[in-house]
Amino acid sequence: MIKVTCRKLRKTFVQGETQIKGLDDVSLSIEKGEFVCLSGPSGSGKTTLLNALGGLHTPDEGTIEIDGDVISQMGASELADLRLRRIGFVFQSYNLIPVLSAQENVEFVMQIQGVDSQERDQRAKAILKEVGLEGMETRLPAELSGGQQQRVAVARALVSEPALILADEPTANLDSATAENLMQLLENLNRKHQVTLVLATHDTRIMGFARRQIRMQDGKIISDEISSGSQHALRGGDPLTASHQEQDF
Ligand SMILES: Nc1ncnc2c1ncn2[C@@H]1O[C@H](COP(=O)(O)OP(=O)(O)OP(=O)(O)O)[C@@H](O)[C@H]1O
Repeated sequence: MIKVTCRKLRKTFVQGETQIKGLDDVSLSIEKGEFVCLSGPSGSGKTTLLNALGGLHTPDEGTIEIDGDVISQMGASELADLRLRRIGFVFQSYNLIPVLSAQENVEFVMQIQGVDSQERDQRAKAILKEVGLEGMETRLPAELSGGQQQRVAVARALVSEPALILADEPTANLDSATAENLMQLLENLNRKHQVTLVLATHDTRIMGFARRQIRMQDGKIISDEISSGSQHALRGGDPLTASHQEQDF
């Protein structure tokens, strides 16, 4: 579980003579265990915000706190450790390593974390089964469809039990049934394990899964609402203590 607080974030991109406001005075607090959807037109700043939250880009101004730690004050290795152990990224482009099989891609992060090979094997197989890729463990990314590659990327993001998942258009290349399965998987992680989830999307099929809707435009937050009838987060519950073998992903 992770709480995220942003204060007065600004990020300006310079393109020749033009200055583009990627983030324009964005302040936001996301409580532990919330499920937040970021929406808004193309170019409104969703990816820029997700990248800033994950410490991938540094804003020009403002601060981001992850559980009270200001990430701009973290050293490179502390930040890398935060990303490795506590944040799961799911990007539009899958960023899979082309020479590694589906299972090896999923195991890669655990290998860096020092998880022993037997446990890596068990956990990778279990999560690949969960995302519907049982039997495809040995295939290379090029031997999988776009949707299947996306599921490998999701499995990789989830396997190390992150406390915060940042997802950028996670269903962009998925058919409806697969998108629905993926959202149920994420929703389950959020409800049962209180994983904080921030998801950017244009996909109206999946916006309803989130209990908080934040709309962006021109780098600003223009609305921030809790969905009606929501079972909004912050409903106590056990932290992420169970091992993967015990988890019902
Ligand atoms: N590296 C960059 N250099 C220049 N401009 C950039 C860069 N990254 C983003 N921008 C600009 O910043 C603005 C916000 O971009 P961002 O990718 O955050 O939008 P988005 O809401 O995620 O869009 P989409 O829904 O199309 O993914 C856009 O106008 C974009 O062109």
